[in-house]
Amino acid sequence: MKPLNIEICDVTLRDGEQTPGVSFSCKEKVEIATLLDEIGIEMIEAGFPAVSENEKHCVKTIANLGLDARISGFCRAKKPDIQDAIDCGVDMVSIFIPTSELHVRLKFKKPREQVLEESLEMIDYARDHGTQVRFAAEDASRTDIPFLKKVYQRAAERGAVLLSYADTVGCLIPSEMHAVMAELVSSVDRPFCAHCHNDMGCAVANTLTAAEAGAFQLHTTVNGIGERAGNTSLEELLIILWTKKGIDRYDLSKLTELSHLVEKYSGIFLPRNKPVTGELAFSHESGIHIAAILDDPSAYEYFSPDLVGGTRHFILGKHTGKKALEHVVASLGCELTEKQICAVLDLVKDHSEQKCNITPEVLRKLIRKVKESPA
Ligand SMILES: CC(=O)SCCNC(=O)CCNC(=O)[C@H](O)C(C)(C)COP(=O)(O)OP(=O)(O)OC[C@H]1O[C@@H](n2cnc3c(N)ncnc32)[C@H](O)[C@@H]1OP(=O)(O)O
Ligand SMILES: O=C(O)CCC(=O)C(=O)O
Repeated sequence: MKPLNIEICDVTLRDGEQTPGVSFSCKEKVEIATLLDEIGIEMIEAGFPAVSENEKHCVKTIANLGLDARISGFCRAKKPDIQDAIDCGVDMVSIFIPTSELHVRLKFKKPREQVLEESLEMIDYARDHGTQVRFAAEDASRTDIPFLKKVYQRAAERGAVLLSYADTVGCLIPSEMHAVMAELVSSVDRPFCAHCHNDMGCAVANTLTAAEAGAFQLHTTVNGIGERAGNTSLEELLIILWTKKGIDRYDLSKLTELSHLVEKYSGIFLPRNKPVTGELAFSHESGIHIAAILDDPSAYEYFSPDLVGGTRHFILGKHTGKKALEHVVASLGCELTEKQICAVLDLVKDHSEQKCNITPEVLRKLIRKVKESPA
């Protein structure tokens, strides 16, 4: 398979922050941007400057951090929005327009052609002020292809350096994404961005497929936060790029720290079994699994927790086996006979079946009980 030519644009600080109820402080945005930069993310969408004075201040602060990542500001196709972003000193403005009949009808009381013409003038405006332009088609996935091609062709002619295809309502499945992205990439000579939402749970798969079809810039958010069901999860996409595509230039060891930071600052709690960074991502209870993992973790872990800065946990419960229990008991510094191990194991299973968590304290109590009982 052809190696992928891609870069990541993380939009946690813009689309991620559009998650209902989420608002990052400037300090929080700076911390998140700094970690994204340390991981090696090539572009960071720092915010939507026209939202508020505070937002402008945050975007400007991030643009002035001197990060390696290019910084972009999100804008409607309106001069004041673009001027706000330019005033922040961003490397690039991301100008978006809706392109589907539905969106244009709802938002503008004029024909699509006219909306497009007026928006193209905004590309000139930004470029005249020395700023690069990423031109985004909102609701592209529900836009008829002939009009969409015209939008991208015209934006490319006017000097947009990146063209964004947004699956705004997450309505695509991977085969559809592949077909449309391949067609766009072969008809317009400019790098494409894939911006996917997760309404049907396909955001990561669609983004990967878009890359396989030739998209260059892949949009992500940390923990997949974002409007409604969110966006493409950064940590899930990066692990796929590492394991399947040989892309090893990102520092994945910081992913768990970043994920937990965004969890804390967003207040959007991770599902315990969230891939890559969830509490259970490297937790094992089944006796058969742990018995094998003690010899070689790759038996039940496709990638190591060390790779992503995570930790392996052995959980005791109903499904525990003798080898797992012996290992945990030894790690507590206790020594038990074979008979005592079997007795503790029975108690562990019994307690777990009564929905009691086997914490180290509980385990110590069970061990004491067995040791004190007459042989
Ligand atoms: C798919 C996406 O994620 S798009 C980004 C969505 N993000 C957000 O909306 C979050 C930030 N938004 C905000 O803070 C506010 O909505 C603001 C500051 C942008 C605008 O606020 P207001 O001026 O009060 O406008 P309001 O939100 O009520 O309506 C949106 C206006 O933007 C216009 N608009 C929407 N998209 C675009 C666009 N791409 N280009 C130009 N104008 C647009 C609408 O037509 C409407 O215009 P109108 O006020 O003349 O009717
Ligand atoms: O394509 C983009 O850059 C973003 C547009 C967007 O946020 C969306 O349509 O969901």
